[in-house]
Amino acid sequence: MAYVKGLVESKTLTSVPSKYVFRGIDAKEGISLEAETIPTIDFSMLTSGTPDQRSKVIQDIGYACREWGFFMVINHGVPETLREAMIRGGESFFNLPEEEKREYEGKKLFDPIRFGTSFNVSLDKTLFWRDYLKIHVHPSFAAPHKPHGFSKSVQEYCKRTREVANELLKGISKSLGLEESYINKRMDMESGSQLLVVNLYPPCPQPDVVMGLPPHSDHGLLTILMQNELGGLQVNHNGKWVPINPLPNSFLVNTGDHMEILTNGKYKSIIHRAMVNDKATRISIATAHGPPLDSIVSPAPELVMNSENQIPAFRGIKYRDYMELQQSIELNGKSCLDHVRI
Ligand SMILES: O=C(O)CCC(=O)C(=O)O
Ligand SMILES: [Fe+2]
Repeated sequence: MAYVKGLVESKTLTSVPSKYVFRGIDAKEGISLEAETIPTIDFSMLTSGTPDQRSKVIQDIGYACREWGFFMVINHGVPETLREAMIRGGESFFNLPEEEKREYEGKKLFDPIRFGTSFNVSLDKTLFWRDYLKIHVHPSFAAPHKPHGFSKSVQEYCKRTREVANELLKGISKSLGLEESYINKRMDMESGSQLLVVNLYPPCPQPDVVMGLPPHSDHGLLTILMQNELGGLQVNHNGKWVPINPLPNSFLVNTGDHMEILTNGKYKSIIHRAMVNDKATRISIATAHGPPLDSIVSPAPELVMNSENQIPAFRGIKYRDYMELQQSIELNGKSCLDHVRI
């Protein structure tokens, strides 16, 4: 398997190999020209605000989930040093000799640690300009033993982001008119699955003809994302691509397909894509938070009851099977979710 990083470093590339070229897509088309900004959520108001501040931020979360499915979280309490250690550690992992990384060249979706490129090389018609490291970090923890110290950072980072996700899920439950612990209990988040994804997007000589990641939605309930100093993420909002420029030290959070299933479509997953640049390597780190892999998720009865026609919009599906389904079809918008739509 050829990796993008190896390709970029093997010779002076002036153009992109044809298998990476997205035909018929103009990366500059459909970009929002309005100065739109995603909502910002002050996390500290959720955990230590006055009752008034807390109800205000719960309203903000409701608005962000309803209108965007994507928001920026500030004052989350995860130390900047830990975030930097993750970016540095991720970068050092990709800088390991090829044969050391190939130890993790995974074949199967649920291998604890998987190093790869594109999304599903055997299926992707056009390859994506990204290499990845994916690690299942919860409920069982795994991490590569190299680079030195990375495993410790991964463990701490994943614990902290899990705490942030669980607090946000409390706020989301409240914003839906449910009891604060509703989603955490129903989804058994204490044993929930957490997947860490480190994305590496090397510089590209023709950034406008490739995709780092094509338009897609994430499979879990929530994804928490951070990046190095380079932008590239775009969110589809009302049919336009909105480029995202996060504040320093903030997290980006988006609702995934399982949030859409659970809330019976009240909060929808959001389509986003990652673009690349010709200057430097972009790194992003995502943690996907979902229920235990063997739990079957279907729309919450309370939310079906208060929906317009009181009919479940999705059939129940095991989270594990959903992830397998996403891996077995082309990564393309919300096509996976369409398979479970009633
Ligand atoms: O690199 C990014 O900003 C987006 C990554 C992403 O969408 C993903 O890992 O699912
Ligand atoms: Fe994503």
